[in-house]
Amino acid sequence: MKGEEGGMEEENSVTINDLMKRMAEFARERDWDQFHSPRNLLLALVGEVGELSEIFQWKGEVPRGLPDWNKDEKEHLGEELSDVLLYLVRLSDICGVDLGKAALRKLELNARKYPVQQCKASSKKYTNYNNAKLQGESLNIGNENGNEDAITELP
Ligand SMILES: Nc1ccn([C@H]2C[C@H](O)[C@@H](COP(=O)(O)OP(=O)(O)OP(=O)(O)O)O2)c(=O)n1
Repeated sequence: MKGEEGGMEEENSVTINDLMKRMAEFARERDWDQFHSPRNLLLALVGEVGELSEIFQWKGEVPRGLPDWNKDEKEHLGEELSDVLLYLVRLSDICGVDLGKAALRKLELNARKYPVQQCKASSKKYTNYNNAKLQGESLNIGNENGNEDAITELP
């Protein structure tokens, strides 16, 4: 079924866990676990982000849904998006991070950092809001290490 934003919403859709298992199997079968270290996977991920960027390079802004792209171009895009996703999933797994859980938690943090009434129709960063500093402090967002680890209220 086509989603409102042009995305796909299918029953029995692929889960992050499915992809994680498939990548683990792919590596194990090839005796590639030895190469799938955090640093190697991160570099591979960045490389694939570069390949993805290349697809859009010099094209200028393109309309949502890419109506002018042909089948081959869209297929190529799907491949590069998949490479990024697969390396991201694998990197998370190898680092012992539950990516699905982490992403849900981050969505919750984002929602609290960007209250609808303050940011509706504005793309400004949260630091531009009047009480942004207070919000950051109460959430412990951006601690001295520049990360958000200190947030304790969320699972
Ligand atoms: N050591 C590796 C090498 C590849 N892959 C998997 C994950 C990616 O989905 C894909 C990447 O393969 P390539 O390095 O051949 O890159 P591309 O598919 O982008 O090919 P090309 O660089 O020719 O565009 O294969 C992997 O898991 N571990």
